[in-house]
Amino acid sequence: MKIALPDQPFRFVTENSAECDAETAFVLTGLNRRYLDDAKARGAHSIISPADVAPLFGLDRINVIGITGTNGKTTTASAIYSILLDLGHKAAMQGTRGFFMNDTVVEGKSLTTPTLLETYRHIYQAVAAGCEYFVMEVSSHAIVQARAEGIDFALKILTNITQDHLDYHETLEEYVRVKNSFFADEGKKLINKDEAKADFNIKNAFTYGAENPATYKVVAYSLNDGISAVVQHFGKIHTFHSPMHGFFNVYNLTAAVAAVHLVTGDDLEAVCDAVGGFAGVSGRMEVVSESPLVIVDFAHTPDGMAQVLNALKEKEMLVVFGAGGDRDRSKRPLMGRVAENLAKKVFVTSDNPRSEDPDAIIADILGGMTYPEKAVVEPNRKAAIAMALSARSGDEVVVVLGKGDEQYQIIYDKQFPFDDREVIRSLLSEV
Ligand SMILES: CC(=O)N[C@H]1[C@@H](OP(=O)(O)OP(=O)(O)OC[C@H]2O[C@@H](n3ccc(=O)[nH]c3=O)[C@H](O)[C@@H]2O)O[C@H](CO)[C@@H](O)[C@@H]1O[C@H](C)C(=O)N[C@@H](C)C(=O)N[C@H](CCC(=O)O)C(=O)O
Ligand SMILES: Nc1ncnc2c1ncn2[C@@H]1O[C@H](COP(=O)(O)OP(=O)(O)OP(=O)(O)O)[C@@H](O)[C@H]1O
Ligand SMILES: N[C@H](CCC[C@H](N)C(=O)O)C(=O)O
Ligand SMILES: [Mg+2]
Repeated sequence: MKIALPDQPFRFVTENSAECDAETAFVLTGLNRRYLDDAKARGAHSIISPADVAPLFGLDRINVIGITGTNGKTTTASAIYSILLDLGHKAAMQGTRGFFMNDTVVEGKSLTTPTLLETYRHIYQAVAAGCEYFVMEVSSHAIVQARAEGIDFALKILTNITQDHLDYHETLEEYVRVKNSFFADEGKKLINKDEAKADFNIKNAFTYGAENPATYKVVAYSLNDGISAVVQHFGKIHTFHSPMHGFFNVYNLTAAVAAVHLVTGDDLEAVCDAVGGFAGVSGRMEVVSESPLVIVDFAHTPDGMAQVLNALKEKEMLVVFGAGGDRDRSKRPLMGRVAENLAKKVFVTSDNPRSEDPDAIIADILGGMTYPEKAVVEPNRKAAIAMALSARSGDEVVVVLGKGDEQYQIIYDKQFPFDDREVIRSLLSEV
């Protein structure tokens, strides 16, 4: 993508050598270095670095908050964005669900962290719209591929490190190393102190947590009727309330409170008061039907599934889930085991099979179960959801995991309209 920039010796910048010409400068990144000769051969106006172009996009005129971690990035980013807007700040947010500015959707879903120049372009738009803050999710792929190069973060946040994406990073050790490498510099950072795998530069480090001593420490909480949490900060006590559910959201919300407090310097009491206005993210712990109780959640990792199912463990659960194709194979048996251990009945189905055989993905999931014969196997996701809904009785809850607010099912390279929430609503209306 060529981006026009006014008042420069060149007219455009690009990160793709194929787009280079006499009026287009090539921004040399960690990812496109191998195309440098191609850019020169095509007569690129000049070769420039991300640091050279960052000020041209206004990166030095906005506070960028970057969030990484296996789970909770979108939720924490959305909570920060919501609290900032509630407190009267102008803010933008970029992540798995798209690009948002001052409460409007500017662009829909793309990558969790887009390419370097796409992020720069979003920041440029945010600066032009008068935003003081730009909240962005930083995936592990983005860290390896330096998609956030040249950004001087006002704050970096670590939610947690469990297992995902080993198809890309190959070993858990490497994945953990990549996540932690984001926190090796001396910049301001906010770390989940209860994450034992966190390893960070202690300079300018702030922490949050519920179990270990932390700068923002949850000293008491209640999960009855939403979340209430008491946070201790330098000896003072502050309380927030939220309509959200699940202990894991105590972490996401505490991180958001601490982050907003750290970047704005606003009164912590006012920050806590603004938490209640955040209702949560579409497709995460979303109650699709109250009676019967049916919940949709985006859990697509072993830990995500454990967190969600533990949050609902007062109830007997019928759990419908699969695992994405062309993604970490080694998480599949672990997901099978989590479901088997926590659910009353498990329905194993397809998620986004992509180029893989759905039966083979299901076999990987069943491979982690002690009693695979007890699971219901139905590769057709709609049929599996229907089976769970008709098998449900009494107070049991149906929990449909993995796709959250996704609106498509990806089979090979085609996207077929599929929204778990709509499927559930239509099945319930047929009864
Ligand atoms: C595995 C992976 O992450 N691949 C990403 C990677 O692809 P690649 O290395 O094959 O790219 P490439 O075509 O060689 O291009 C690399 C660079 O060289 C440049 N180029 C390319 C060709 C050329 O002739 N000249 C040239 O200069 C390109 O403009 C680009 O800047 O770089 C591309 C450009 O930045 C990404 O679009 C692509 O993401 C693919 C589409 C993808 O599906 N990525 C997923 C797995 C991903 O990134 N997911 C994460 C995590 C999700 C989460 O857990 O939330 C995400 O952030 O979304
Ligand atoms: N703090 C947390 N710890 C563990 N699991 C969590 C946490 N927050 C959310 N989850 C689980 O992970 C799922 C995804 O949450 P969210 O979208 O916020 O994460 P994410 O890190 O942005 O994921 P992705 O990398 O896929 O974009 C939720 O639906 C929930 O099941
Ligand atoms: N950001 C995650 C989302 C996974 C969602 C799940 N439905 C799947 O397709 O595996 C990924 O791309 O790995
Ligand atoms: Mg996300």
